[in-house]
Amino acid sequence: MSTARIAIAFHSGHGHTARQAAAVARGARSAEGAEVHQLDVTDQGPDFWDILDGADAIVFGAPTYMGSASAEFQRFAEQSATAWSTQAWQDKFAAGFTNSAGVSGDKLNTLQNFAILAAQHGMHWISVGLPPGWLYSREGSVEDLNRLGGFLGAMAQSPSDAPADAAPSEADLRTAEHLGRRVAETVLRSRRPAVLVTG
Ligand SMILES: Cc1cc2nc3c(=O)[nH]c(=O)nc-3n(C[C@H](O)[C@H](O)[C@H](O)COP(=O)(O)O)c2cc1C
Repeated sequence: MSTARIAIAFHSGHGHTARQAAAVARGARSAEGAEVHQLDVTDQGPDFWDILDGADAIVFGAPTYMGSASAEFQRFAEQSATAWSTQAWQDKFAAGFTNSAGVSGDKLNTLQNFAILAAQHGMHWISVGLPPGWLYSREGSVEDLNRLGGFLGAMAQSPSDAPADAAPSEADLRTAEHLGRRVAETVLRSRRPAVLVTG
């Protein structure tokens, strides 16, 4: 059976985005054949870069701070210039997630940071693949998958005064799980031999 090696490279200042990262990992693990590594970019063990270089997909995650990916994540992005110099991540899959206090909070900019980082490395970006929920329709509910309506990556919202064990919401965590599973399934599908149909 083929294996999908998924690395989740994330930062979380106060634990909220770490919960989103754990949800991405749960979703990825739910795909048969997935091997998942959660890597805190501020706690780089000896095999940190080897795991990233050996992954089939890297999912980037960070809180949105001042309208952009957190400085700690950005530091990791700059460190990845070493991998860039040998094109070590070329043709891997990539995806991203972010969490912030505002419903918008300029989260889209953070996801764009991630997509550009992936493009600089020559990676293939995987979108959320879900329709927008909640206020997109009068029938919507705050419990909807993709309630924040992101297409580029998984979005989550945590009230600025809520502890990390109370936020992000279950709906946002399920959205993150969906993204993790979609990434693993995309890697596994890419391994299947093409079927040649002849007339
Ligand atoms: C320095 C700083 C800047 C922030 N900037 C934003 C922002 O631009 N937009 C927003 O919606 N929330 C912003 N927030 C709120 C955080 O995104 C929010 O508290 C998030 O849940 C933090 O995630 P973490 O616990 O993983 O660090 C900011 C928080 C901090 C500490």
